[in-house]
Amino acid sequence: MDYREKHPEVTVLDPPDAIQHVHNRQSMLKDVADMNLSDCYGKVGVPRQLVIKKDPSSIPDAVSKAGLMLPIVAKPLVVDGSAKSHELSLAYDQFSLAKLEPPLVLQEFVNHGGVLFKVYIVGEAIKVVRRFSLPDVNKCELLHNAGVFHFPRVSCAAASADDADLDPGVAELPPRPLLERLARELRRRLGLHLFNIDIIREHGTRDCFYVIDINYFPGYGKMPEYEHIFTDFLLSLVQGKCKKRAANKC
Ligand SMILES: Nc1ncnc2c1ncn2[C@@H]1O[C@H](COP(=O)(O)OP(=O)(O)OP(=O)(O)O)[C@@H](O)[C@H]1O
Ligand SMILES: [Mg+2]
Repeated sequence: MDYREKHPEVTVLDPPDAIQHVHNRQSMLKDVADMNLSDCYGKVGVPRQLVIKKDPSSIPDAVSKAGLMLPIVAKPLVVDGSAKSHELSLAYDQFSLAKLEPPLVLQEFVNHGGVLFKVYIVGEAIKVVRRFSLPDVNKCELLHNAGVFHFPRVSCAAASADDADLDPGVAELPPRPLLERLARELRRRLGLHLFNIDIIREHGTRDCFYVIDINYFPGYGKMPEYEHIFTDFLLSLVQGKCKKRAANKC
């Protein structure tokens, strides 16, 4: 804030406090939940979730009180760029939940056919790619498995699924108008221009989507045509600034 006031000539693309907001997995999805996006193209929500700040022994009770269904994904509450903050756990039974290490966000695992959509946003531009993701957990597996399984950063190992031979119902990209509306609303609510959204389609549905993650300034190298998109974005900022200056002189 101080810097901005002292240097009005500098363009601040995305303010630090808005970036901080998406470093916490509780606040990052709040805007998606508040938005309650539902139209003729589909519905976008967030998985049911619970925040546990401390005391792992309280988790089994807290989960059953909140009515969260197993299996449950546990994610570190704060994303700080470290490998540890991207380590996930999948808990198959209620009692193993007491082995987790808070502070955490616990989320219902949503079956999505093992495919996830990464939506890259650069200002008004949107690009979507398919990535392989965690496979579905069926009822039989849930009955016969117990314990907590730990995963290192899943997205680093995940391959592109853009050219894979997939079930069309799983592979079909989310409808463009729905993504445009989601991106526009999120840009406004988060006050950010450069981020991506991880979105999954509930398996067996056509139009029921969940946002599971929002990342600030993701690895844009994996975004198709990012060179042109970035250049256009930066040019549009300069042009916007010139227009403003010209208007102020009048
Ligand atoms: N609620 C959920 N239901 C089903 N799968 C999930 C859920 N949450 C996470 N996953 C799976 O775990 C992966 C990693 O989750 P998430 O993106 O929240 O973690 P992350 O550490 O922030 O990842 P990234 O490396 O993308 O920053 C997802 O790509 C997806 O495969
Ligand atoms: Mg992710």
